[in-house]
Amino acid sequence: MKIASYQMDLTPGNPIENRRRVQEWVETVCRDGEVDVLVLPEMWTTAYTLPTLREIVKADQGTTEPFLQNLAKTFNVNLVAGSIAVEEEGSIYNRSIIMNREGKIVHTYDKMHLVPMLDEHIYLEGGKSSVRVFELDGKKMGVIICYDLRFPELVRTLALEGAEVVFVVAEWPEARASHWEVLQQARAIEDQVYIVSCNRVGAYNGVQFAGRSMVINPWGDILVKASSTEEETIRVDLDLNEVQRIRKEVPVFSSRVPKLYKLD
Ligand SMILES: O=C(O)CCC(=O)C(=O)O
Repeated sequence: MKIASYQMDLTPGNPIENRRRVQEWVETVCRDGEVDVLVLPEMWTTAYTLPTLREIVKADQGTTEPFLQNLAKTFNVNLVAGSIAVEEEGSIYNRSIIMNREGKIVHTYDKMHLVPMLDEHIYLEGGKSSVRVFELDGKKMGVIICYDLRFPELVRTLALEGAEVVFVVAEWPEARASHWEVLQQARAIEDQVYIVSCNRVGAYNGVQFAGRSMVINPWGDILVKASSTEEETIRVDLDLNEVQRIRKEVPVFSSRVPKLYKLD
């Protein structure tokens, strides 16, 4: 499965400009070689312009989905289209959109964990549904958004549902870059899945973002890591047979004793 992930900088509060840049990137990446899945970062149309997000979303609502549909169909490519802010019944959600080659939305996920460090609860509503797997080209996968990475239950849920690849779309800050790296490796090792992440670079509102988008194999090895500051495209060809091979070698899933786990 050939994947390209776009570690991009964002123009805050300017969906038109960010879409233009994504369009340009998709044209380049698809021209430069075969690709099955394209990945974008968190909140890539607006960036984290939280205080003015409602107005921006109001003016822009409904434009990104047809834009993505056109890309998916024109380039015959699946999209893990990062996440975008959407308004529903007066609330703003941070929503990940997954689209197949036919331009059909096969999955959406609203970020369930709001970030206290960013006062997200003032501006956003947390998603109400659990994570679920989706299929692209017949392969099971999952997606989580940024802060979700800190909650091991999500990737475990996805792995138990059969996900072999989990995408992490993010705007993770440089200040906690060490957590970003270690937690991704931990999720890959404990759930024996590929982790493919897409973080932004650049700075906004005094926050420097960490970049370091990665691909980690189900053994926990970092196969590719982008730089901490530059826009970059990560390209990999994943061998999904590795997932079952590693699960046989270290059979974590058959060793589980869930009835002894004291979870809520
Ligand atoms: O968990 C963190 O340290 C960063 C989370 C974050 O910035 C986000 O979810 O947007």
